[in-house]
Amino acid sequence: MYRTTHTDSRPHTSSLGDDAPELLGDDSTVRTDGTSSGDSLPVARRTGPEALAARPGADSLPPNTFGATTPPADGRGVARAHPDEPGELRSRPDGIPVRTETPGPHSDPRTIGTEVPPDLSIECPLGCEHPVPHSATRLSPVQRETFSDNDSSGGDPLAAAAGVGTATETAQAPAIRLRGARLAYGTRTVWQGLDLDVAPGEFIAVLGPNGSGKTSLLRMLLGQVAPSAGAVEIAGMPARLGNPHIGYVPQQKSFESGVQLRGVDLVGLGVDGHRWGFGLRDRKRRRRLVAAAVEQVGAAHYADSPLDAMSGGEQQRLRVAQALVGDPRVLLCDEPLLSLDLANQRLVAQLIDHRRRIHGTAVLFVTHEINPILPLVDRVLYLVDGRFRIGTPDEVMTSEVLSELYGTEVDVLRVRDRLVVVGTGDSFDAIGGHA
Ligand SMILES: Nc1ncnc2c1ncn2[C@@H]1O[C@H](COP(=O)(O)OP(=O)(O)OP(=O)(O)O)[C@@H](O)[C@H]1O
Repeated sequence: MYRTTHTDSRPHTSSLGDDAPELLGDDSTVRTDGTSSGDSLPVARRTGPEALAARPGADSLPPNTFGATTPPADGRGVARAHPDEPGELRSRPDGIPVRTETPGPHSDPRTIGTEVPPDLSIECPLGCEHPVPHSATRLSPVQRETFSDNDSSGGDPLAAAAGVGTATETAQAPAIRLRGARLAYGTRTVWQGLDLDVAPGEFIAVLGPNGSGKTSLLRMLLGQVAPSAGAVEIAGMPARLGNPHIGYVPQQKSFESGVQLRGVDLVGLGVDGHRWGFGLRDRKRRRRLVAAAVEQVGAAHYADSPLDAMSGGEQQRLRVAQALVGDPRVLLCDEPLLSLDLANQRLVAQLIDHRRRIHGTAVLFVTHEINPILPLVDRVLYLVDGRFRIGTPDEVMTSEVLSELYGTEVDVLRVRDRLVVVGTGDSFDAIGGHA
């Protein structure tokens, strides 16, 4: 008898250990040719820029909460200087906005007097109105595609204008890079031989049953767990504790009663990061950033309350604000939608999606429920009992692949825009969502 599987039960199969055959080798890691596996999932998926631009279902999401607008057809946006930046944006005779020569604290000296790219009407999620993305080296695939009309240097005019190298160089520098990574606790290997490159702006869903090592992967990237073998780099450096370029949304745990922390204090920790002692100017900036981040997650009306007086969903929105407020290059999310109602799930997913689109922040999103984020996902990393598979949802979320990973028969069905995973035993996890 078939049944929908969204229980938390663990697979019956045991860990394969060091000598386990790799179900998947290097060739399973990154397919960028845009082909679909041609199996039961009818929607063809593409990777890379096309995937972000033409993602099925993405249009069905409501307008984002930041009021991002589409650049005008002539490719020119409305230039607005950042309030902190004394340098002004002016039009050249040909109508192209340029910066004047006075740099501000936000400005990149390489962009002064240079052409400003055409997405200027897109607002920063943190409330500032950067005339360029926070870092020219962090263009998402969407941004690279947006700017490609003005291409004068290898497909990435912004990078060229900023003097930071060609699009090929910047686009190919991965936000996360694992080579032959192995996770073991004591003598027990959880997974091994993991190769993964995550591009700036890419959205990767990490799926798998309980105990398959999803959270541990995030902990490895955070520097909390050392790889037992292989190399792990994130945001351009080996994984280590205290990397300021990482935003982290931890697994939901309610704050204990008696925690004397307000919502704004929690978000403020994301700004403070690794610095101590603030001047007046920093304090003002901190206040502004915190207020903007709180506003963006729709928490302004309750963020001054103590955390222990908030619902789980209210707390979770503030955790997302805390993760984003530090302007991360990589966002690691551990089941961030847990305990949120549908409206809040959508809000949080949009916040994260907007972040990666506008700022090129790479996203690794651990979840048991792919459906709420299915339209946003570029690739899936699916871990099961020491085995794994990486590819687009169409490549991985198939009856064949999941049956192979789980070592038993699994059916993957598409019901409207949702995936439903149906199995024949108890050894499955919540992966397909509720039909
Ligand atoms: N510090 C530790 N010491 C020893 N074993 C650990 C440690 N942390 C995790 N494990 C084990 O490693 C395995 C992977 O744990 P992990 O939390 O990464 O799995 P997960 O896929 O995130 O699970 P879940 O879906 O339940 O959150 C589990 O069997 C867990 O018991």
